[in-house]
Amino acid sequence: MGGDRPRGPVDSSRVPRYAGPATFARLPRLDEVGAADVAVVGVPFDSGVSYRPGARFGGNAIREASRLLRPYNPAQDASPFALAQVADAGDIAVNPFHINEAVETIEAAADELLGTGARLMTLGGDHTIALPLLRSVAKKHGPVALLHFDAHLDTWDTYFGAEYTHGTPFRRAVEEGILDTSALSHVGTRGPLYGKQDLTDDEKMGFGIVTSADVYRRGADEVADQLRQRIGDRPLYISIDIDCLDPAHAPGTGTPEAGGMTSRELLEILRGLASCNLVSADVVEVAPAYDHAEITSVAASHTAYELTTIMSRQIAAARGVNAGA
Ligand SMILES: N=C(N)NCCCC(=O)O
Ligand SMILES: [Zn+2]
Ligand SMILES: [Zn+2]
Repeated sequence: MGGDRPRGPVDSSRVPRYAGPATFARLPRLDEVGAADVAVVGVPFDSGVSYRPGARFGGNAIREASRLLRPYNPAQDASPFALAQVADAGDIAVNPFHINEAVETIEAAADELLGTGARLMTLGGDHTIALPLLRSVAKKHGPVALLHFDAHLDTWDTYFGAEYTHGTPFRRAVEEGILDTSALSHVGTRGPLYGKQDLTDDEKMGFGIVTSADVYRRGADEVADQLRQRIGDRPLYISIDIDCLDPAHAPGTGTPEAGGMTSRELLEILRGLASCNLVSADVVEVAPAYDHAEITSVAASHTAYELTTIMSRQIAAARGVNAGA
């Protein structure tokens, strides 16, 4: 930052990529570089789940799986870690026994990082964490456009009377007025619901739905074009529940649903959104205990790589640096 060249990842041709502690993409820690344009941060929290637990371990599993990422991203013709300082900010220490306190802690930690001027790339945790992250982003940017990749709507009201769960963050966010309701989309939606009313309620909140079957039928490029038009130049938050992918592409998750997108479709849609004003993003619901051969965490690490590339290119473009560096 500040005129200096960004410090990039450890050189895997000199230090074996499987050696040493895992940071995202082998990038420096935030405390090693002082400040970052994109802060990658883990949120080890899964006390909001309705089925299988384990997403508290997602962030570190994604970091481990990200050891194989290389510094040049040909799909976006960019070297994301040379264009901007991306650094691993470690984990937010959240209370696993008290959801309301955890939500407050996440919001405060996000406020602090966003306050330094960084954009956030959050790894791990269950979907509950999207609410405090959106609260924090909206304090900075006003109500944001939301692109939500998920098998589920996550606009349900309560579970067991609880307001903050992984099935309810986006209803809370709409109620709180922190989303721009003219640009809300779910992508990858599928699977059984509690009733038709789930869809009616969701539509009333302003969401449009691109089901996983729509992605299959229409193709990633057309879907990305349509989403880009809906989003325009609004500040955009992308929330990716890894269960948007088919269980074949992401078995390591808590509430798997058959008939999902491929990892290729997800990555291609994201690349098609490279011109959007992406202010922060999360990748949630990676539960490594159900994973095999790192299938899920590799998919999640590549997903976070595309998202950080989008952010880095935009930061560089705003500084007048050619993105194809
Ligand atoms: N956000 C995720 N992954 N799942 C929500 C599922 C809510 C339910 O059990 O009905
Ligand atoms: Zn889900
Ligand atoms: Zn979800």
